[in-house]
Amino acid sequence: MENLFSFYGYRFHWLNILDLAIVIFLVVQLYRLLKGSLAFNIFVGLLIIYLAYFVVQHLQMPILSTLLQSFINVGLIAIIIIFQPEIRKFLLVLGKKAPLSKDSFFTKLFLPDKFKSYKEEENIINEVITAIARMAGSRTGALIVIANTYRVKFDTASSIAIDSNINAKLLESIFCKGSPLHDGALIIVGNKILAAKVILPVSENPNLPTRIGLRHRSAVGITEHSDNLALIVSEETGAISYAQDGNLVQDVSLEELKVKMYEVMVDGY
Ligand SMILES: Nc1ncnc2c1ncn2[C@@H]1O[C@H](COP(=O)(O)OP(=O)(O)OP(=O)(O)O)[C@@H](O)[C@H]1O
Repeated sequence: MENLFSFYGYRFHWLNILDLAIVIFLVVQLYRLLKGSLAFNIFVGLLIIYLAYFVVQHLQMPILSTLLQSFINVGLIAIIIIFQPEIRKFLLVLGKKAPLSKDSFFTKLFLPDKFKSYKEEENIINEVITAIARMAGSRTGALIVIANTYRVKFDTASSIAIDSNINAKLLESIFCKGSPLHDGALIIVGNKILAAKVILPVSENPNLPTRIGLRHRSAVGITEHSDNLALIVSEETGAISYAQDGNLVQDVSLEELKVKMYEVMVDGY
C-alpha cells in the first residue's frame, strides 16, 4: 500500500490514520461514559496494570511478565463482569451514533418522517419546561426522568402507572404537595408519562456533594447505568438541577435545561 508520510522511520498510510481515528473515538466515548463514576478509578487501575505489563515485557523480566500476563487473561473476563452495565451503555452510545439513528445525516436525508417527529419532542420540552419553571417558583419538589432509549426498571409495587400525554398542568398537579402521587419520581418515555411515585435506585457515589438529599441522589442513581436524563426541582431552594451519566449539574437556568433536553431528546446525546 502507498505510504502517506513517514515519521521517525515509521511509515504511515491511510489505514493507519483510520485505525488511529477509530481508537481515539472509542477512547473518548469510554472516557465520556466513565468520567465521574467509580468505574473510572477501576478503569485507570486496569490501564496501569496493562502499561506495567508492556514495560516488564519490554525489559524482558520473565517472572513479572508471566504473572501480569495471567492476571490480564483472567482480567478480561473480570472486566466484562465488572463493567457489564458500562459495556451495555457504551454499546447504546455507539448504537445512537450508527448511520440509521434518528440524529444521523442519513436518517435526515432518507427518512424525513423521523425528522418531522421533532415537532412533537419540541412540544414535550416546552410542556416540561413550563411545569418546571412554575414548580421552581413555588418551591414544589419534583423529580422527572426522561428515559431516552433505555426502559427504566422500577419497583412497580410502589409506583402508579399513568400512560398519559405530557402536559404542564398535569405535571404540576402530580407534584403538588397535596397530591397522593407527589412522592418519588415521574417517568417519561417517548411522548407519554409512563408512571409516577416511582422509587429509584439511590446513587452510592461518594464524590457527590454531601449536602444533597435523596431526591438528588436517586436522580443520579437512575442515570448511572443508562442514558436517562433526570430533572430535579429542589423543594428546599427551588433550584433546578439535572443528572446525566451519573453526574449532577446543579443550579441550572431554564434555558440551560432546555438546551440539555434538546440534546437528549432531539439530537440523541
Ligand atoms: N429513592 C427515591 N426515588 C425517588 N424519589 C425519592 C427517593 N428517595 C427520596 N425521594 C424523593 O425525595 C424526597 C425527599 O427529598 P430529600 O429532602 O431527601 O432530597 P433533596 O435531594 O434534599 O431534595 P430537596 O432539595 O427537594 O429537599 C422524598 O419526599 C421523595 O419524594
